[in-house]
Amino acid sequence: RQFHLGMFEIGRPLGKGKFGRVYLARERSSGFICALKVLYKAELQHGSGVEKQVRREVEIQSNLRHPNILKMYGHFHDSKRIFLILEFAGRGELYKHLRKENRFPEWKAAQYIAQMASALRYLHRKHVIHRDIKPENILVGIHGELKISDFGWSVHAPNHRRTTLCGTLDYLPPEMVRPHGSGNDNSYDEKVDLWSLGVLTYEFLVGEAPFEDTMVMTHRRIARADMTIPSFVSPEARDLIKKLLVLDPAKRLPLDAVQQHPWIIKHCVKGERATNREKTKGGE
Ligand SMILES: COc1cccc(-c2nc(Nc3cc(C)[nH]n3)cc3ccccc23)c1
Repeated sequence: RQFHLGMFEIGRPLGKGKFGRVYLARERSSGFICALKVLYKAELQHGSGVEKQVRREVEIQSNLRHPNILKMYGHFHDSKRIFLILEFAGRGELYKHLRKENRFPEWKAAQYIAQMASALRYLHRKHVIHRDIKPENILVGIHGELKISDFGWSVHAPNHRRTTLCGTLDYLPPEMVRPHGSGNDNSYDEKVDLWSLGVLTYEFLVGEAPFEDTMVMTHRRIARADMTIPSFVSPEARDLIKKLLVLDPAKRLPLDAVQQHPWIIKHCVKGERATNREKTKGGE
């Protein structure tokens, strides 16, 4: 389907991402509400990693369909700008909610992690690694559901990274922070997202990332999986974090086991106790 700017009424700016601005928009003929992400070509240095990242973001995200992955309906460009037509998530950025609440109660964190595990299972079945799972890249839908956004760093597995990383190291697994050729071919696969899921679980429950420190120390602590889990974290949640933050990618808890983990079941199997309650109440 061909899109162009005239098809849209541009609403209020929602905010600025790393490379562009995001506006609320309405498609004129249908009245459909979406979010329009505008990237200036001038800002995407030619031949740099960024241009390739945008191309990959469009190619990957356009073909994904999952309730916890932000949909990309299409894209178009004019002489100066690239426009991405994205699903509108009504409650905005997850990290703002996390900062405001400081940390999430265990039932909310468990439901969020269950949704992320479901989205990652979908991505991994399509051999897509996200590589950048962190609160800043997750939006919240109008019904409180999570939506993974920003596929700028996602790639097809397995992968050998060439573009240098910038921004926070907090979420990167050991196999991605280890220097080149240190006894490994620094290639990696989907299991990097399992590590990031562990970091996300920790950050939801504690309010800060497990290896947060100076750049040098973060590097070292990640490489040693050196973290402490505060005593207020429940034993079940602690168990899941420790089974995801494992140095050896092959030993990380796979996503189907994450979804069956006691901590997830305890908080997510909808209304199991409620239905029991119904039954006992009815049965009294
Ligand atoms: C830096 O702040 C930014 C940046 C980009 C978007 C928002 C934002 N986004 C959305 N929803 C979105 C965004 C996209 C691509 N789809 N749905 C909703 C919001 C609500 C309140 C404040 C802010 C919001 C903020």
